[in-house]
Amino acid sequence: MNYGDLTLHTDKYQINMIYAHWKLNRHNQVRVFDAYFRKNPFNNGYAVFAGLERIVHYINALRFDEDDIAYLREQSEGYEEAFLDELKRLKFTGSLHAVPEGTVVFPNEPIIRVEARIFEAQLIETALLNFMNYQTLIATKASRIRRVAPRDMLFEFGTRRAQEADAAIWGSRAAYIAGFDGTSNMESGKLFRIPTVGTHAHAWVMDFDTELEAFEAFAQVHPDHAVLLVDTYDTLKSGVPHAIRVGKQLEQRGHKLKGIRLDSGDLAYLSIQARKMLDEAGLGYVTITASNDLDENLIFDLKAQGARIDAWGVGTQLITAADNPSLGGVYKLVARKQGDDYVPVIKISGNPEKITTPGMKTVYRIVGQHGKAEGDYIAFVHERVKEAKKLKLFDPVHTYLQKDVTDFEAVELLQPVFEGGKQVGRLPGLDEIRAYHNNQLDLFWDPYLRKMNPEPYPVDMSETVWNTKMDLIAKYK
Ligand SMILES: Nc1ncnc2c1ncn2[C@@H]1O[C@H](COP(=O)(O)OP(=O)(O)OP(=O)(O)O)[C@@H](O)[C@H]1O
Ligand SMILES: O=P(O)(O)OC[C@H]1O[C@H](OP(=O)(O)OP(=O)(O)O)[C@H](O)[C@@H]1O
Ligand SMILES: O=C(O)c1cccnc1
Repeated sequence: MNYGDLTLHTDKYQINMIYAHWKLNRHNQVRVFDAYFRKNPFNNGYAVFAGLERIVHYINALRFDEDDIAYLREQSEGYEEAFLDELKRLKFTGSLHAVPEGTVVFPNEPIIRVEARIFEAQLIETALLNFMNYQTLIATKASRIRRVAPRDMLFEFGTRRAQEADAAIWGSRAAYIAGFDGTSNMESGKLFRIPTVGTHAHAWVMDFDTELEAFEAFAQVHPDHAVLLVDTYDTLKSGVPHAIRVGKQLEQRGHKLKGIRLDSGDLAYLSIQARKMLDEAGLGYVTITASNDLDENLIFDLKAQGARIDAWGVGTQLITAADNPSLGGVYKLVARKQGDDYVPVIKISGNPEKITTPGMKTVYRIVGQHGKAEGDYIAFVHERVKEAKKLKLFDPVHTYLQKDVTDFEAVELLQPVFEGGKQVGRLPGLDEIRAYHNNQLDLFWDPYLRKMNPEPYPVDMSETVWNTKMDLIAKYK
């Protein structure tokens, strides 16, 4: 699979920093960075992590070729030739840990951790965040849509309205991870083996003298796959009756009309009426698809109105995450390696939420006796959390909110993806990721997952991490 050459897909300040590190001979020093986000998108209670596959391909392909070097040579910064030689030799030699794609994740916990020479770790920040932020955003939006229509078919129709090709292609993959059933984008279907679906456009109907001729012609060519768009002229007076006529003709030829699609008007009323008409004509098997600027709120509302819709085509609102168009994931330096030690570092802010959590950390999901998650627990990598008999979970801001947990399983979320520059194992297939994502959702009580005003899920830290953070805050005050 060709993901394109993205080595220069970075911000200039990264190149300027690594140049300065190199000039000062600090570029081989090892640093640790955490990637995380601070706030769930869409006021949701959780996010669905996606983007790792592209990050892995990007890192594996990281090479400055002659064209890249020639371009850097043109820059007014006057990068020295010896630095450009260093870049020519660059490949990723560090380690990267990440939660698997499809993991349900929460604000302020590391979801990717990079340990590498500052030269490499700094360079990859921009692309890594770009992939993580967009794909996680779309997977989260798709997950919200899936939750309001747990048993219906969901199709991603957004390509024409997406922020260009990459967004359409990787967005449809992210939607599939979070439970969509198919996409209209053929490139995405080919690249990722996502099921592809398609009806027809208004242009098909408008290209014939009559709607009936248009339907008959389409059904002739696609006798078992035709989903007829019934709203070009008048849905109930013309579109549905013509679709029924064609459905009956198909039956006589031993075929079945697959469905109709509604794309305007009152989707609740029209779907109820259309269902009645189809059923009365003996076409109970013909499905009803709806589209028209749908999102989770409209779908929820339409279902509450009794809409008889089997499949939802969702485009613009999903692929552009229209009501929350970016995820603010960040990549922060958390430790400097000195000898075998990791020296924690901190970024102070007037806004307590923006103060970073220092040190070489990992994150555990604490699963209690009912098989439900009690909270996530951030600890230093050397802390023995899995073996602990008792853990104190306390809110890092309101520390009086605390509880002791016993009888738990601590599941480490950050998994090795690269060690010493080499990819560890294979990436899971998309269907494996979808199944894993479904199992993830089962870990959480409903109040954490609900669409409106979800209960905040606890993301806590060990006392050692908390004390280290407080000590560093005191030091810089
Ligand atoms: N029963 C309903 N309740 C709430 N919203 C609905 C309902 N039916 C449709 N909608 C939504 O209302 C919005 C406007 O739809 P409507 O068909 O009136 O306008 P339109 O898209 O401009 O139609 P047209 O293509 O005929 O110009 C769409 O987002 C649609 O999904
Ligand atoms: O509404 P969205 O959620 O973005 O879903 C995609 C939309 O794209 C198509 O409309 P368009 O008017 O582009 O083409 P058409 O003539 O085929 O309806 C389709 O009919 C949907 O309405
Ligand atoms: O197949 C469809 O009906 C479709 C595909 C893309 C956009 N709108 C509709």
